Amino acid sequence: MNVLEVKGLHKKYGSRDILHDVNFHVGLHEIVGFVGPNGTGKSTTMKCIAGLTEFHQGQILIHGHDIQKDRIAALSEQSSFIEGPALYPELSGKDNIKLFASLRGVSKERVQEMIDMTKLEKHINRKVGQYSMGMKQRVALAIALMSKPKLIMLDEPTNGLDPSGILDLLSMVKEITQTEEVGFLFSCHTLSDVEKIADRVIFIKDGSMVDASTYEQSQKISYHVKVSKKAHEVFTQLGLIYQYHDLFQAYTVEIKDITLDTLLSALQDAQIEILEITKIEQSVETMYKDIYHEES
Ligand SMILES: Nc1ncnc2c1ncn2[C@@H]1O[C@H](COP(=O)(O)OP(=O)(O)OP(=O)(O)O)[C@@H](O)[C@H]1O
Repeated sequence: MNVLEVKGLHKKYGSRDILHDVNFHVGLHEIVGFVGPNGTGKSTTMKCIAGLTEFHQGQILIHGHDIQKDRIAALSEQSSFIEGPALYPELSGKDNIKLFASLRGVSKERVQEMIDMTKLEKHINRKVGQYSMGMKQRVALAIALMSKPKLIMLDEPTNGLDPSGILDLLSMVKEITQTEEVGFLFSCHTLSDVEKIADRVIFIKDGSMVDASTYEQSQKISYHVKVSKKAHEVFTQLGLIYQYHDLFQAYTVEIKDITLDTLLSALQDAQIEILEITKIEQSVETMYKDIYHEES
């Protein structure tokens, strides 16, 4: 079962349409990166899912519970930190965690398990006000996880972290996704961070989802093709953009208007044997630039 399903979500602030027809899902043990420029509606979508703001149309199911029909059951299956972790700076890391644990009826054993999992033991008795941003994020993660939610949402979790803090947090999220019964939705502006951990990336543009699969199909796809002899003529006749790499005796070919089958049979007709063919995956950054027509 998916831990989150968002179907046809519409949201207005006043008379202004902010989200129109937002659709996506997050699976169990899956990390979904939520990407889009400032103001496209990522935080608003997350706030709708976290029950922090109303929406006007659509359906949100958290681990199968409808947030409108079965609000308490749905919201108790999720945990989120949107716009930074809200912690008590005068309390120690441990007291912050214990405070939330007592409010949620979480056992001492689970509290200790969370401290171990987020590698906080060494600093746990220091005041949170003296923590680095990375340590605050880890406390927030421990709090988010303690009641065993099926869905965790992180809004810009790497903001304000130094490179090693980012790597620590990302590897922790990756590990947690494998060991706990949970799925993550996280928004992030740093595309290289998204690429490091996301199993899947979803794009939002002007309050609507970009259908990445349709988008990919409509775009050029590049293949790495190793052939038995030079095939410049075949590629030129088909009007393809190609590059020959002497070192590998192979081509990079972009295909847009013709199908791969057309290319393969043209090579066959020219009695050129295909020794190897692999699709070159588009990076998140390339897709981002193509979708938003701007620098990432
Ligand atoms: N409380 C509010 N009242 C009115 N408009 C709002 C409110 N919150 C957000 N908006 C507007 O909704 C749009 C989407 O904002 P949102 O914060 O969801 O974008 P975002 O993609 O998360 O951007 P960022 O990456 O900057 O956080 C923006 O135009 C914003 O100005």
